[in-house]
Amino acid sequence: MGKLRSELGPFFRHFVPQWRWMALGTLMGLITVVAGVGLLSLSGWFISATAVAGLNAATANAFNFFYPSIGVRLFAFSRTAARYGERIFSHDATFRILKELRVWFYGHLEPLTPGPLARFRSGDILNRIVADIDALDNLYLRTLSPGIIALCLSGIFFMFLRLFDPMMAGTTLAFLAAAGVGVPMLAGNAGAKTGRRLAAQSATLRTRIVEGIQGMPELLVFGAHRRHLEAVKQEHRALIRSQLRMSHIRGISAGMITLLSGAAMLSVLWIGADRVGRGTLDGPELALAVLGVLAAFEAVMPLPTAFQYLGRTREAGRRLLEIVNTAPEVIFPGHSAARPDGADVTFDAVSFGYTPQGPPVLDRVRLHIPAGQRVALLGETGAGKSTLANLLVRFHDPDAGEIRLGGADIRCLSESDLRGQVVMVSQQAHMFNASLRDNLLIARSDAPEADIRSALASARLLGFAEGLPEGLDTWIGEAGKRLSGGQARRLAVARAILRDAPVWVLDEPTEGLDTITEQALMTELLEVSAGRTVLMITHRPVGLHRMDRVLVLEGGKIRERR
Ligand SMILES: Nc1ncnc2c1ncn2[C@@H]1O[C@H](COP(=O)(O)OP(=O)(O)OP(=O)(O)O)[C@@H](O)[C@H]1O
Repeated sequence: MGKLRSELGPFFRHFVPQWRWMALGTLMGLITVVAGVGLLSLSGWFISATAVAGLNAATANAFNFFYPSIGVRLFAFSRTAARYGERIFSHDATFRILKELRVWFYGHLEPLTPGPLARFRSGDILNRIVADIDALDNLYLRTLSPGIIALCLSGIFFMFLRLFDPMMAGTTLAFLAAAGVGVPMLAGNAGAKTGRRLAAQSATLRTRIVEGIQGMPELLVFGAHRRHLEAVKQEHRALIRSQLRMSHIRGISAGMITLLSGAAMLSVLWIGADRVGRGTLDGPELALAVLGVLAAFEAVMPLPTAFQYLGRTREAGRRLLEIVNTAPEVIFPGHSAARPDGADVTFDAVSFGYTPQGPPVLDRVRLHIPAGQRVALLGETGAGKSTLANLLVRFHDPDAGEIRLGGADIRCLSESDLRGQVVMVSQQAHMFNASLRDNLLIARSDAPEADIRSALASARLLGFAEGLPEGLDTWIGEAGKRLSGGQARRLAVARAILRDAPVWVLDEPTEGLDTITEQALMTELLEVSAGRTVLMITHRPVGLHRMDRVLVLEGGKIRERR
C-alpha cells in the first residue's frame, strides 16, 4: 500500500482542481446504474403484476397501469441522459487531468536538458509524455469513479432489498462484495506483473520504432534494416504475448462476474420463492428483486479490468516519476540576484568533468574576454571547446571555479536574463519542422520583417530563401532535412544575429561551408558582431587574423596561440 502511495500519490495532487467535474461524472455514473436497476426491477414487477392482475377481472380493472409505466419511462430516460452526462463529465475531467499532468511533466523535463536527459532516448521520453501519461486515466476513469459507484450502488441496493427481505439483501451484498472486491483483487494480482511488463514492452517497441525511423538512411546504407525489422518483430511478439495474457485474465474475470451474478440471482430466487410460499413476499416483488440483482452487477463489471491494469498504471507512474524526481544539474534563480555590468566574460579557475572518475575536461581554466573583444578558440577534437561554451550558457555548472558575466556570477542570473545576454550557435543547432521564418522567429518572436531579412542577408541566406517556392514561408522539413548542412548552419547563424545579444558563442559556425561562402560568412559575421563579445570555436584558419585573440584549449587548459 505504501509503495502504491509513493508510486501514484504524486499524481493525485493534479486531480484536486478537477474535483467538481470528477464528482459530477461519478454522480452521473451512479444515477445511470441506479436507473438501470430501477428500470429492470420496475419493468419485471410491472409485467408480472400486470399478468397477475389480469387473471381476475376485478383486479384487472383496479390495477393502476399509469404510474408504473411513467416510472419505467422515467428510469429509461434518466438512464440515457445520465450515461451521456457521465461520459461527458468524467472524460472531460480525465482530459483536464491528463493535460495538467502533461504540462507538469514537461515542466520537469526542461531543466533536465541537456545534462540528465541525455541518459534517456528520445523515443522513450516521447513514450513517457504520451503513453505513460495516458495510462494514468485508469486511476479516476476506470478505478476511482467505478469503485465509488459500485460501493454506493451496493449500499443503496442493499437498503432497498432489505425493505422486502433482509436475507435476500444480505445474500446479494455478499455476492456483490465477491464480484466487486474479490474478483478485482484476483485480477489485480494476476495482471500486476504482466501489466508492468506491458508498459515496459510498449515503451521499448515505440523507442525502437522511433529510432529506426530517425536512423533509416544509416540502416539502409549499411544493410542493417532487416536486422532492425527483426528486432521490432521480436519485441512486437513479446508485447502480443503480454496482451494475450491480459485478455485471458480479462475474459476469466468477466466470466467470474457473470457466474457470480447468475449465482446471486439464483440464490435470491431460491430465498424469494421460499418467502412467496410463506406469503411474506408476492410474485411480482420476487421478479423485481431478481431482475434488480441482475442489473446491480452492472456496477461491479468494470472493476476487475481496472485493477488488472493497475500494474501497468503503476509502471507508467514509476517511469514518469523517474524523470520528475531526477534532480536538475542546473537550477536558475527565479530573479537575478546581480546585474551584469558590461559584457565581459571571465572564467575563473573553472574545472569541469562529465564523470567524477575520469580526468576533468577543463582544469582550472582562466580566461578573460573584455567586452567587445572577439576571441577564437582552437583545439583538437575532443579537447573540450564545446564543453566550455556549454558552461557559459549554463547547460552544465562548473565543478569548481566561477564564470562571470559583466562581473556577476552567471549562477546569480535568472534564466531569461542569462539568455538575454548570451546567445549560442551550437554545433547541432536544431531546425524545427516549420517554415524558415518560424525557425528564425524562435530567436525573437516579435522580430519585424526587415530584421528577419537583414539577419538572413548577413548569414548569406537571403538569396536562397527568396528563391524558395514559398519564400520565407517554405517548410524546411523534419530537423531541417530540406536544407543542406551548410544552409542549416547559416540559418542557425541568422537566428543568433536576430537575437541581438551582447555576447555570442559560436561553435564552428562555418563548418560544412565551401571556402567562398565560408569567407563571405566570416566577413559578415565579423561585421555584424562588431561591438559584441564573441567566443568563436573553430577548426578552420579562415578569418583568424581578424580576431582580436586566438586561444588554444589543450589538456584542459587555455593558452594564447603563439
Ligand atoms: N554529454 C557528455 N557526456 C559525457 N562526456 C562528454 C559529453 N559531451 C562531451 N563529452 C566528452 O568531453 C570531451 C570534450 O568534448 P567536447 O565536445 O567539449 O570537445 P570539442 O573540443 O568541442 O570537440 P570537437 O572539436 O570534436 O567538437 C570529449 O572527450 C567528449 O567525449
